[in-house]
Amino acid sequence: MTKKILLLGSGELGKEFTIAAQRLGQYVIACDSYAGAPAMQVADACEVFSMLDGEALDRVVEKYRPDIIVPEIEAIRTERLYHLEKEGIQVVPSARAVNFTMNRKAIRDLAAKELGLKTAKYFYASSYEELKEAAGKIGYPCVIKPLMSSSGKGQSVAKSEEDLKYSWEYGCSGSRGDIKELIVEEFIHFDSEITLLTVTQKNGPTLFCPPIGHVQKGGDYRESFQPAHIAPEHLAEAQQMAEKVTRALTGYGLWGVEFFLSHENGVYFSELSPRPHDTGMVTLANTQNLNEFELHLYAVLGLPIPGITQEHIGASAVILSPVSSQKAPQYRGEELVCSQPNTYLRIFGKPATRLNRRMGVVVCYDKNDGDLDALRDKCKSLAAKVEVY
Ligand SMILES: Nc1ncnc2c1ncn2[C@@H]1O[C@H](COP(=O)(O)OP(=O)(O)OP(=O)(O)O)[C@@H](O)[C@H]1O
Ligand SMILES: NCC(=O)N[C@@H]1O[C@H](COP(=O)([O-])[O-])[C@@H](O)[C@H]1O
Ligand SMILES: [Mg+2]
Repeated sequence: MTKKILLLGSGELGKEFTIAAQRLGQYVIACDSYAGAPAMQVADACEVFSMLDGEALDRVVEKYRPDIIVPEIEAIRTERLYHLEKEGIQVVPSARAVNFTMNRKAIRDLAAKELGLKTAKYFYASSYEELKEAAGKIGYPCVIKPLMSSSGKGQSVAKSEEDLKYSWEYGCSGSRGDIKELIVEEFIHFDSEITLLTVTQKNGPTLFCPPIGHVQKGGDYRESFQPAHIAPEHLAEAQQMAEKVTRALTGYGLWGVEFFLSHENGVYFSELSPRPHDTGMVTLANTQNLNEFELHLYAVLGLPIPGITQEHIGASAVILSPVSSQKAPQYRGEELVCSQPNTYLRIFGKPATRLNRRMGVVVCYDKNDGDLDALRDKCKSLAAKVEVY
């Protein structure tokens, strides 16, 4: 049956979700704060407005009367979703999940205090004085982030008290909306970090994808690979935590649950996205029978998922803009990437650049017994050859 899906946020993740939805004959209205966003290029209809404006959101809902609302970013007037859900619109995965995960305080307190999951030690600070006190208690280095932000915006590592002035200013300036409150976290010296893509279903058990390893810089993802080779007991622990937190948040869909792994201290829960994850773009490399966008769609529509199987090993590496311009970006190096076997280039089609804005991704795959380290190197070196200007 065709459903009307209102997609709130139309970046690269929304574009792939929309493509998956179109392939199953669904009707997608893509929304974002700027025209020509990636998902708008492949959707049935689009709307440009600030999704932080509750009244504007209500107007768009009234205009289209969607069956399903699929949030794609965190910057949404999420409280409105509760009443839309009460009115009978399916909010993905649930209004509760979207509200808890848009603010680090809500999700961290739920995970650490209510569910008892192991996390980095943390405190909140709503003034520079409180930040100094919190950092003093946690010790250095410590990680400082706005309560509302994503992709590392406003995030810094303070190595000593001298860095706190900068962390306070940078954190407040990178915060979404006007809240001036930061989280201060113990710095975890992890050996690796993973995203565990987790699928909750209406009529079926919770499913897990093979774990995805990734490397971040400045709080933003640079490369990912699948499967990450981790100790079986760490995987089992991460799966239990993912099951617990997604069950507490309620709803159906695919989630990106993030963990830090340490040989010495085990598994730490970090945070989660109630939607496809940027590091999960590696699943565009035919690593699984269904990629993360298809899995999200199946779970949202309540379609049966015939299990998740690993078909190939894969790697992804991002293409960032070295410039900032309102001009339509141009690209060089496509021929080289496209000439490689088992490789795809995905240019998102964003209409303008910012310094370090993610503009595309290269994904590569190999047979299951292939060399994952060599594949990661190949993928990174190809992505580095794509020039944005
Ligand atoms: N307490 C910590 N100790 C060590 N490293 C950390 C800590 N918190 C965050 N990081 C590093 O910064 C990265 C980004 O942090 P986090 O996921 O909290 O930010 P984000 O802005 O929500 O990112 P995204 O929205 O892309 O998931 C982590 O993946 C990790 O590499
Ligand atoms: N870590 C979250 C993430 O990767 N989100 C993805 O980035 C887009 C925003 O990109 P932009 O800032 O370049 O517009 C979002 O719309 C989503 O697709
Ligand atoms: Mg993260």
